[in-house]
Parts: sequence; structure tokens; C-alpha cells
Amino acid sequence: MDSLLIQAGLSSAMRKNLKSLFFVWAFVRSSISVELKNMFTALLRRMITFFNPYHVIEVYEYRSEFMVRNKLYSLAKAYLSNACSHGANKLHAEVKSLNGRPFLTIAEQEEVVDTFQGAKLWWYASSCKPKYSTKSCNREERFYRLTFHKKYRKLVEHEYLTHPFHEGREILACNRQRRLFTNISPGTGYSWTCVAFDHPATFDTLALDPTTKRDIIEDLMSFREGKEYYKKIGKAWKRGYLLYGPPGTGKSTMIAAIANFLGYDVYDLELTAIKNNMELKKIFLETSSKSVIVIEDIDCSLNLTGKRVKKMKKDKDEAEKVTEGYDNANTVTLSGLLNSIDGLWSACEDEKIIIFTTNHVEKLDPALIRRGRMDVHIEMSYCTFEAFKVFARNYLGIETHDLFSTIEKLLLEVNVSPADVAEGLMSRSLRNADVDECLANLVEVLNLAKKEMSK
Ligand SMILES: Nc1ncnc2c1ncn2[C@@H]1O[C@H](COP(=O)(O)OP(=O)(O)OP(=O)(O)O)[C@@H](O)[C@H]1O
Ligand SMILES: [Mg+2]
Repeated sequence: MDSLLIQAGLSSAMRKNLKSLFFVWAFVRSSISVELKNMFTALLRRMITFFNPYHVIEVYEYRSEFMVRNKLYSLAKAYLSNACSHGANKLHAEVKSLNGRPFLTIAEQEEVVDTFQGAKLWWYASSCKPKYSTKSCNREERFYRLTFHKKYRKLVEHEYLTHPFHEGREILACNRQRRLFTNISPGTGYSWTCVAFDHPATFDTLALDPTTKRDIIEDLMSFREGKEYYKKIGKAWKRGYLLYGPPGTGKSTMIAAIANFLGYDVYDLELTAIKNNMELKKIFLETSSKSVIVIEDIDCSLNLTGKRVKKMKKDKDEAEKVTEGYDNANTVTLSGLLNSIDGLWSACEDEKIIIFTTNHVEKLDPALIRRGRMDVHIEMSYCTFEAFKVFARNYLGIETHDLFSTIEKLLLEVNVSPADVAEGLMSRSLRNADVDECLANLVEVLNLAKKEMSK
């Protein structure tokens, strides 16, 4: 009975009183007719509602029909884990926070008590069947139920709800373990699953022309601080980056460096795992702010070249009908993708960077990468001497060497990716070879590449 009352959202104080009432009711019930029983039940229900001095506020993890994550839920979770988790018997430990401690949250069916300006408040963690479930997504919906005396209604509405949620924001910020999300996970349908994001790449380790690097850093900084500016000009607070270039030139490494620089989460979106535009829209809506949304190898993901390929389709009455393969209910289309990136829906949770990578920029539809959609286009090129110097500094700890001039000359003559140069330096350095050997090995690699090119 106790668990039923907990589920009904009643605080422990209220539950105590009600339990004694139920025992009296059970006694009366056993000795009267069915009609009387029903009458008494209805009366009791009314009395409980009338005399119940407690009010309830429920904070759900998702905002109902759109399956959009409710920010208040994570803020309440953070606040409760910090302020009240010591009162719970059962806790969940989540990925460790930056300060090395696990993040403890209240397990389901647990109740904790909080006090605020003399008011006693009960938080109860629970879950229920989602109101709006689909075949691909019908997970339990988690929520917190806050119970308080009705005399504190104003205090709760106007002060308490902003107080813990504000604190929750600070706790989330300093405990934040950044996350890498993926939408390819069996059984989760169109939803995201995540792991801790610990990629070590930074702009210091990224081998790139220093001017380009500085421009990107400045662009990212002005984006991060641009909330007011974006509001003033009436644009959603988002920025699109297109990274293009041959394999191994550091596109994926650059994404990690950008996410690390901004301190954002990463959503690695695999378009081929999405069934249609509706799913795509929903999965975009499920990304949170302060995140980098990545679609790698966009040219290979789908047929998004936007050539509006005309499909010939046999009509029943032998006439041939031409239909455009552009907006199909069972596929993700170019227009669906454009809509998700910067349609009206895209502004729901802002402060997002969207990054596309490709090895074949020429294959992409101009609409997909036009300025304003993909604001910054960055060509990741073959290794230059400037980029090599970054590797030399990071891998070997040197700023100059006799072989540098030979390497500079060779890098002008051959097209080698930064990945090849890194491998050329690393293969020996891993075996404790000295600097001379590492550089000699790289010269050998470059000479081989030169020979290959001249064939
Ligand atoms: N510019 C770079 N700076 C630092 N490391 C680099 C750079 N380019 C490549 N590398 C190294 O080479 C490896 C491959 O690079 P990365 O995966 O970023 O290339 P990519 O451009 O994404 O390739 P692909 O087009 O095949 O996806 C990385 O693990 C990294 O160590
Ligand atoms: Mg890559």
C-alpha cells in the first residue's frame, strides 16, 4: 500500500495519516453492501481531494509529443544529486565527473526531502509508460514528482523552482563529463546513445596552417560569445562548418579539437540509420544546446547530391508517369535535411555547431553548403611544411633540424596527407628511435611518395 501511495504522489507525512484512514475504511467496507461501498469510495475520493493540503508538480524527462528533452529535468537531477541524494537509500552512479567523483543520482521509487525557507518539499523519482510512443521508441518516461504543502505554492512557483534549477545549472557545468552521442545502436530506433567523450585532440596538436588555425579559433570564440548578437540579427544561434579534403588530412581530428575547444558534446549523426525526414527532424530535436552535430562523409551518407533524379515509374494504365525522387516518405531527402538544419525547427535548442565532412566537395548540392547554412568552408589539404612543424614540435619536441630544409622541399613536390607524415614520424618514435632516425624515416617516406607520383 505504501508504494501505491508513493506513486500517487503523496508525501510521507500525508501517507501516515491516510494509512490509518484506510484501515478504518477497510473495516467499514467489509461489513456493508456493494452500493454503499461504491458510495463510500466516491465520497472518500472527494474528501481526499478536498482535504489534501498537498500540491504536486511533475517534471518529465521529455516534453511530451515531440520527444524533446526537458531541460528542467536534467537541472533537477543535478540539483537533487548534489543537495538531497544523501537522504536516498538507493542511488545510481553515472559517468564520472571532471573532478573524478561519480555523479550520484536518485534511483526510481526513491523519495528525498528538501527544505527551502522553512518549507518542506518531497522529491520522488519515478517512471511511467510514455504518452506518445512509437514502434521504434517506447522507452519508459522518467520524471520527478515534487510535493509540497499548498501554503507554499507561491514560494515554490516563484522562488524554489528557480533556485534549485539555477544551482543545477552550475553543478552540471562544473561536473560535466562531455559526451559523444551516436544514433547507431541496435534497439534504440531513432534515439541517441552516448559514451564519455575523451578525445585528446586540441588546436595545439592539430597540424594546420597557423593563419587558418587562428581564423578558426577566432570564429569559434565569437560564436561562443555571440548569444546577444545572434538574437539582435534575428538568426538562430548556430554555425555550420564544412570540412573538405582528401582522406587523412585531419577532418575528424579537427571536429574533436573544435568540441574540446568549446567544451561541447558531440552528436555523430549517421544519416543512413535514419528512415525518413520525420525521424531526422526528431533526432535533431533531441540534440541539446552546447553541442557539435557531425555528419561525416556527407557525400556517401545518402543520395543527397540534390540532382533531383527523375525516376520512371510504370503507371497502372500503361502510361508512364514521372515522379521526382526528392521528397519521399520512406527516405531522408535533401529538403528534409535542409529543413532539419535550418528550418523553423532548428532554433528549438540553440548554441550548436553543425559540421559536415566530405572527401568530394564537388559532389555536393550547392544548396546544402551555401553560406548561411555552412557558414565556414575549410579545406583540409595535404601536409604543408607549416603543418609538419607542428608534428615535429609535438612528436619529437624540436623546432628546427638540419633535415628540415630537405623535408620542406619534398613537401612542396609531393602530396602526402598529414596522417602519412604522422605515421612516418611515429612508427620509429614509438620504438624509442632518436630524432635523426625519425626524420630520416620521414624523408624516406616522402621520397617513396615522390617516386610513386612520377610513375
Ligand atoms: N591535420 C592533422 N593534425 C594532426 N593530426 C592529423 C592531422 N591529419 C591527420 N592526422 C592524424 O591522422 C589520423 C587520421 O586523421 P583524420 O581521421 O582526422 O583524417 P580525416 O581527414 O578525417 O580522414 P577521412 O577523410 O579518411 O575520414 C589522425 O588520427 C591523426 O592522428
Ligand atoms: Mg574522418
